[in-house]
Amino acid sequence: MKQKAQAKPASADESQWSQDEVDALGQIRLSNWPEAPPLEWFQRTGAQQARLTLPFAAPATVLTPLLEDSLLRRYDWSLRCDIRKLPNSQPDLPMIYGNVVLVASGKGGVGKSSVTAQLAVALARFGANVGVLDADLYGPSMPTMFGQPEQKLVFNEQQKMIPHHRAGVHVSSLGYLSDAKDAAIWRGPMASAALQQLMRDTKWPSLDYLLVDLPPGTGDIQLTFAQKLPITGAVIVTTPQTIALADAYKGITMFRKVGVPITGLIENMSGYTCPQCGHHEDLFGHSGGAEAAAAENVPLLGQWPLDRGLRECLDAGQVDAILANSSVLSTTIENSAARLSAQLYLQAQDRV
Ligand SMILES: Nc1ncnc2c1ncn2[C@@H]1O[C@H](COP(=O)(O)OP(=O)(O)OP(=O)(O)O)[C@@H](O)[C@H]1O
Repeated sequence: MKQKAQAKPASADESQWSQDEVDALGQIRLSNWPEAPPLEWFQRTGAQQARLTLPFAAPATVLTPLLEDSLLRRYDWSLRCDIRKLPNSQPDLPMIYGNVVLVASGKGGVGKSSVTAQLAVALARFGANVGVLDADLYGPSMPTMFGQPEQKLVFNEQQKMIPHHRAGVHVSSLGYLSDAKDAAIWRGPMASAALQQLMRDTKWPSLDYLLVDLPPGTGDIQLTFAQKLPITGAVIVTTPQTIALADAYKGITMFRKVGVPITGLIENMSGYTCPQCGHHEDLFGHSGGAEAAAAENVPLLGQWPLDRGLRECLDAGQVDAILANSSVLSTTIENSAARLSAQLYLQAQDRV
């Protein structure tokens, strides 16, 4: 991206940067952005005020390099996220879902639903409008994680389902429909049709991001979903374990075949540190996901440890409890969400 210099002498009007400030802004590097940010992302909004406007969701900590710069820290900086709707795999369909991100795993039980829920809450905490479509028809777990397992969806007059709103996230799930128990016996085309219908027949509010928790595997259901719906990117979740990695590779290959960009990979259950004695154990191996990401040239969005608190909160329906308190795990999750949104935007630049 080109830097459009908008410099004036130091005493010029309050909407302009001085040449020294332009030079300083050119040296700034934002977390999760690989190059010098375009100058138009920085605005002066008053004598002492300045703003960073990003086209993707980000936490306030993204301002840190500006607050630490010897020249630029004289401004009172604020952050605005003006989240762009990015090109997707179905340019002919209306852009009604925001940026749709498939969360997939080749193997079951690696924490795909947990990761989806935590990323969604983190993006919502950054100020984005976020939806989750729980398409995991063999084990829809969002109703439990979001704490509303018994609450059914309400239909509006147009027979559209109104998603539940919890922890800042709009959630639709087969688990909220009364016949959800039947879902486990759906196969092939019937399952694909049901999932597409769930996505289309939910009355989503205006969304910036819609995260889709896919069923595990790389079969017809996942393929049809990727081909028929407007997808912006995909996240692969795996453990570092060899058998999970083999399936993660299959997922990467599948999405590449149908032209869905892989936005990143999350290595989950990446080691356990005993909170009592501090002993660390790599229960499922060490850094297998990170190595797979490097081998496939896929961005590594994070390595999340096994954490008893995370499991307990999700089982208890307290999906936002981990992110509500500052901890190593909450920072790890926030970093992954910030990397995901920045990476989605960066990838889309290659397609415009
Ligand atoms: N990092 C973690 N630390 C501790 N527990 C975790 C972690 N990630 C997931 N879990 C737990 O592991 C179990 C499986 O997680 P989850 O349901 O998210 O996996 P999944 O890949 O979506 O499974 P499925 O194949 O059924 O779709 C859950 O009980 C969840 O709370």
